[in-house]
Amino acid sequence: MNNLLQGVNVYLIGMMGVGKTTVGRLLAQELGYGFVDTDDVIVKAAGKSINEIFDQNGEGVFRQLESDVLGQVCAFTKLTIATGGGIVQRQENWSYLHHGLIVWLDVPVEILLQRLAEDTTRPLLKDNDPLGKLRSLLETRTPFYSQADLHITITAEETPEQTTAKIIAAIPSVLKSHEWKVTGDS
Ligand SMILES: Nc1ncnc2c1ncn2[C@@H]1O[C@H](COP(=O)(O)OP(=O)(O)OP(=O)(O)O)[C@@H](O)[C@H]1O
Ligand SMILES: O=C(O)C1=C[C@@H](O)[C@@H](O)[C@H](O)C1
Ligand SMILES: [Mg+2]
Repeated sequence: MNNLLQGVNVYLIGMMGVGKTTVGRLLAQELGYGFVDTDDVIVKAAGKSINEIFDQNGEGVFRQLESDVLGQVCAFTKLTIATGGGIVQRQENWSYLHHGLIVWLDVPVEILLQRLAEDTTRPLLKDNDPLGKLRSLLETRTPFYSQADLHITITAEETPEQTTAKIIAAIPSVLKSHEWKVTGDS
């Protein structure tokens, strides 16, 4: 698989809680790739949590940091990159994402809510109606997520390991048709 990808980066996109960070780590191991999480890089660079950035600086500042980080990581190869859920909403980010293979992880919002029920680290979920908020974010973002090269739907019972295996099995189907033409043969 690593040979097939020839170092092309893999970007995981999708809603908060779909498992981009969890699956991204596993996928990187399987591919023999490095792993980068744009949220983690932002937190380390800013020296504060995502909640603190949203509260003290505003979402706009977070989104600019996100674009800056993405612009920097896309200069590297052999990376699996877990992105933030809202990265797809800025047009300029797509010019970076399209350097690599883009995988949309898609989980029903009811499952996302269960997974994140006890989690207070997602500022956009601090809402009186978190399920409604997830639905509305998904509606806004679906046209963007749909631009991914691969759409991986994940069921409630599926483990991160199974999702990782599904992605690896699906990658060859997109490589030959993609502009990197990494396979070289017919
Ligand atoms: N397949 C799975 N089954 C059950 N729980 C999962 C699965 N994948 C991830 N989780 C759990 O769901 C939560 C969110 O996962 P994770 O942080 O990987 O999502 P994310 O897509 O990176 O979210 P964000 O966009 O907010 O960074 C974590 O507690 C994780 O352990
Ligand atoms: O869906 C979103 O907009 C977000 C998802 C997380 O990954 C973080 O990037 C942040 O909490 C915002
Ligand atoms: Mg994450």
